[in-house]
Parts: sequence; structure tokens; C-alpha cells
Amino acid sequence: MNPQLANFMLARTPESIKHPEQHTKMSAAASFTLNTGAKIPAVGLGTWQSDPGQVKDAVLHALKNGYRHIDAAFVYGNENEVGQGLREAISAGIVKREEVFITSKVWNTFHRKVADCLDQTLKNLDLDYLDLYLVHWPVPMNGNGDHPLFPKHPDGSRDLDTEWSHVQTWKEMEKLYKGGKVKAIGVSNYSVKFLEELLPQADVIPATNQIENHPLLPQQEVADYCKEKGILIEAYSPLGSTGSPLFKQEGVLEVAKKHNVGPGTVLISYQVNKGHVVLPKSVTPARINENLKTVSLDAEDMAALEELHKKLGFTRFVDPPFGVDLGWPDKKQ
Ligand SMILES: NC(=O)C1=CN([C@@H]2O[C@H](COP(=O)(O)OP(=O)(O)OC[C@H]3O[C@@H](n4cnc5c(N)ncnc54)[C@H](OP(=O)(O)O)[C@@H]3O)[C@@H](O)[C@H]2O)C=CC1
Ligand SMILES: O=C[C@H](O)[C@@H](O)[C@@H](O)[C@H](O)C(=O)O
Repeated sequence: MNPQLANFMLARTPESIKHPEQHTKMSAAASFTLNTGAKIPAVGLGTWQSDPGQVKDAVLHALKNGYRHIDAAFVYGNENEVGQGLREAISAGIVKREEVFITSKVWNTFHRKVADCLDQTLKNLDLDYLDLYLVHWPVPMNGNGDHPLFPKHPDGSRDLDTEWSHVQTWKEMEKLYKGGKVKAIGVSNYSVKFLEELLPQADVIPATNQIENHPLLPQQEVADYCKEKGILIEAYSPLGSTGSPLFKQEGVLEVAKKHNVGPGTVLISYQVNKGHVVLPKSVTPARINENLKTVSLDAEDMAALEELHKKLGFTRFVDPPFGVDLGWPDKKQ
């Protein structure tokens, strides 16, 4: 067996799952192991739509209260403040840089110049390396269009770079990995279709695939495929994204009642129980604390949560209008 894969298979069960008696309130200590051998904390703080003016304090609060993993991206436009939160925590002696797992992502308009995007991100965050760098979407966009991040054609459709392929982007990511400024590289928003295009050409297997995941979109096909290839799933929008709509789902509330916890704890625990990293976003101190709590869900709880998409159908909360087939089975007519 490929050593990257063997390492991953051995170590992907978090300690808290191997020893459920230790699996009590805070999951900061729970971690998975990437196919590089590095540890990644199971719960990370999301920062998409965390406004400048709020996100520095959110990051600082999270680090003070046990988080050791922050999920950022160039396109979020707030990396500078994320970096300030991290720096304050380091200056205050709360954490050391090497104790925090920092992820960022190359934006679509930078697929031909990933090294430039990385350098800007490192400058924004005031760091000299990232723990994980992801291809945000497998959709190159025109880097010389009418907008630096969201270029459009006159008809309003997104201006894609159809002369460049996501596989070429990956070859550039591999160079960054070999250069040492990123300790691991991975992908995001890759369906099986895109992974099947990528893997035969890849010298480095992606460490992670960050995808939308929650009981209304378990994405079992790509999750199973990634498990087989040693690629760890990172679940984004675990609460249903903006306004946490999954908090109102009856099935989630029933499991929450059974365990005497909030619906967020159920949605976050659902991911950790599946062996996924989970990235809840909040800028609200009490919620940031709450989102670090997990409980052990039993087979009956997991089945009840899985029933939801069977009853209600798949729901995708993050679905940007790229105008290309991303290969998602739930989007097939
Ligand atoms: N790779 C990709 O393409 C994507 C990556 N991501 C990553 O995943 C992260 C999480 O996904 P995201 O879409 O932000 O959505 P989430 O599912 O994390 O939901 C965030 C929303 O839930 C609210 N919320 C958080 N915690 C609680 C709580 N305990 N009780 C009640 N409400 C709560 C937040 O409000 P408030 O902040 O006001 O407290 C916010 O409105 C992102 O921030 C980003 O880092 C997300 C989407 C796409
Ligand atoms: O990470 C968050 C999401 O991917 C977000 O960056 C995109 O959905 C973006 O708003 C878009 O419209 O393409």
C-alpha cells in the first residue's frame, strides 16, 4: 500500500472516537492525521463572511478558548484581520505559531499564478508558511478580466479561463509544496468527476477535499471515494451556512434533545463521527465556544440524521453561478 495512504488509514480515527469515554465536552484535542503525517484539529474556525471589524476578535477569542485551527481564504478579503487575531494570541503567549493549523485557498482568478496568490496570503496573514493550501474551486477564472476576483462577461456570466485546466493548477500547487511554504496541499469543491481527472496526473495526492457537508448533503459518493484514496474530507457549511438554517430541522432537534445539547453540537458531532474535519463559522463569542463541543452519536442518531435528506431531498446552500458542470450527483437532472 502507498505509504501516504497507509499512514492516513491508520491515523484517521480521532483519539476521542477511539476512546469514547474521553469524548466529553471539548473537542479541541481531537485531531485527524493527513496523508502527509501532519495532525489537523478536527474542529476549525470558519472565516467566510466574517466581517473585518469582527474577525480579529473572533480569531483571538477562538484561540483563547481552545481552537487550534483556522480556515481562511484569499477571496474572503479578511485575511489581514485573521492574521492580526493570530498575532495577538501569539504575542499574549496564548499559542505558538506551530500549535495552530492555518489553511488558506488560492482563488479562481489566480490559477495561472498560484505562487502570487500564496505570497499575498502569507503577507496578509503575516506568516511565512501555511499548514494547508487548497485549490478553492476547480474552475479557473480570467485573471485579466473586468474584476480581480469576480470577472464577468457583458451578459453577466462569470468570465472563466477555459484555456487553463485545474490539473495545470495542481501542478503549480505541487511546486509550492516542494518549495516548503505550504506544509500540505489539497483541493476544495472537487467531485469524483474532477478527482478522476486530477489523480492520474498528480505526483502529490491532495491531503484534503473541503466540500459542503451536513445531513441534507452528505455527499457520500465523493466522501467514500476520498476515503479510499486517503484524502480527508473537510466539511464546510456544517450548520447550513448563513443564518444556520439546519438549527430548525426537526430531526436535528430530536437528536439534540436526546443528548441534551444544542442543534449545533449535533451538526458538528455528525461530522466528527463520520471522520470529517468540520469548520463552523461564527463571530459570536458564545457560539464560538459552543461550536467546539461534541458528543458521541450512536448508530441510531446517525441514521436519524441521514434520514433527513432521504425525506427532504438534497439541499446545497453554497452554489455559485459558475456555469459549468461541477459533477455533483445532486445537480444532475
Ligand atoms: N471551500 C469553500 O468553498 C467554502 C468554505 N467554507 C468554509 O467553511 C466555513 C463554514 O461555513 P459557512 O458557510 O460559513 O457556514 P456555517 O454552516 O458555519 O454557518 C455559519 C452561520 O451560522 C451561525 N452560527 C454559528 N454558530 C452558531 C451557533 N452555535 N448558534 C447559532 N448560529 C450559529 C453564524 O452566525 P454568526 O457568525 O453571526 O455567529 C453564521 O450565520 C466558512 O466560514 C469557510 O471557512 C464555507 C463555504 C464554502
Ligand atoms: O468559500 C466560500 C465560497 O466558496 C465562496 O467563496 C464562493 O461561493 C464565492 O462567494 C462565489 O460566489 O464564488
